[in-house]
Amino acid sequence: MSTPTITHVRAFTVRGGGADYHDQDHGHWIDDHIATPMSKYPEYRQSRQTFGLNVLGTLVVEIEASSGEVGFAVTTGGDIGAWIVEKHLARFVEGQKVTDIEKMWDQMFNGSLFYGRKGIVLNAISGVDLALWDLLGKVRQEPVYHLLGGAVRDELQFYATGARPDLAQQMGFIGGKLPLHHGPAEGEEGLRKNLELLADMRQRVGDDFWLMYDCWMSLDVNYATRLAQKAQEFGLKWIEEALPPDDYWGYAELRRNVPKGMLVTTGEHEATRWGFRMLLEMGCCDIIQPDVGWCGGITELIKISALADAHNALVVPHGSSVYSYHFVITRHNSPFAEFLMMAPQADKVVPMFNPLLLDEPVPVNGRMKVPDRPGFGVRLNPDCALTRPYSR
Ligand SMILES: C[C@H](O)[C@H](O)[C@@H](O)[C@@H](O)C(=O)O
Ligand SMILES: [Mg+2]
Repeated sequence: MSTPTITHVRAFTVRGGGADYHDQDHGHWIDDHIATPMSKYPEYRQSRQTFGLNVLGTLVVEIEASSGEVGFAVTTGGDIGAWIVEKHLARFVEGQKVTDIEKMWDQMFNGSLFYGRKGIVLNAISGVDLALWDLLGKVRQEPVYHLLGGAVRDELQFYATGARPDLAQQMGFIGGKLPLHHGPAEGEEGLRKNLELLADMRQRVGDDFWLMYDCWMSLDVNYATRLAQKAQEFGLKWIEEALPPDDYWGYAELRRNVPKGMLVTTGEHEATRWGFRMLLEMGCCDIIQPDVGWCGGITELIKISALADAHNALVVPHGSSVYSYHFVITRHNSPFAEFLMMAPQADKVVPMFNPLLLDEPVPVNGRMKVPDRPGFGVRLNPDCALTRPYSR
């Protein structure tokens, strides 16, 4: 039987949640005075949407095979991502065999190297790559995790990211990651508030439940060091993305500074095996957290994960719904996964990319068996209006 070839690549955009999960209505915990590199400007301190965190929107990539199957994937990227896919990357995919994912990835990456390397171009490449894996799974009638070598454990276990670790504990999650609300620009009072929140949550959850802080690139080495040292009293398990992604030197210093036993994590805004090689070889962190929709897709995450394994580092992908679930279940050095609590008050479990994906699995009691449906096992919600801004 001949191998199907790719006949069409199509790129769409959609607004309102979905893969651009920061694109939420007013009043959501994920946009409530969270510290960022923009917090030094008071006008941008209350809401990340004010400086455009949700400016991109969701990119939907659809890839159709000569045999009729259609693979798709969603990531953060919007119109810019759609342009890159339709005007540039599609030429490396249309006409190729559905199996030749490695070659297509290499051509997409090297063909865009003169303006890509990281950022939105890697988001677009990731979107195409994930759609290719979804398509291959549908052609082969296998879930993606089978194509990656199969499960190494029966089910996934999750920590929850959100404003209510106390509620996450009651829902069966293994830990709760809080967003940091105050950065250096808010001085000692802000630091005190950060510690007061952690102390309150520790008092609510008891001594054994993991508590972490996600600092979303907002700090400097001194502030992060002081926060970590003071947070040890409240059993902070890890301090996440304390510094801007390119400050490899700062992360290496922070990792030397934090109390013994406290973990340093980062990587959600890093991309490709080369970016993660820098983090690993410079001793920047204990856990890398690539987002599979931003780092280069599954094809690149396989390489990143092997590199991390050789460095005895854990790989806990940044929350990216089914795209990380199908990977994490297949890797020994990915013992747990992230679940972003997308309910506005973080008080109930709703699908991470809500409302965009039908059949999107969610943890029950903090655990999940990855569904055996072909590809990534999800469908686009027909009620979500797609726009194809650069149709060919
Ligand atoms: C909660 C954090 O501020 C981000 O919004 C979150 O998307 C990311 O950093 C994470 O690790 O989930
Ligand atoms: Mg994070």
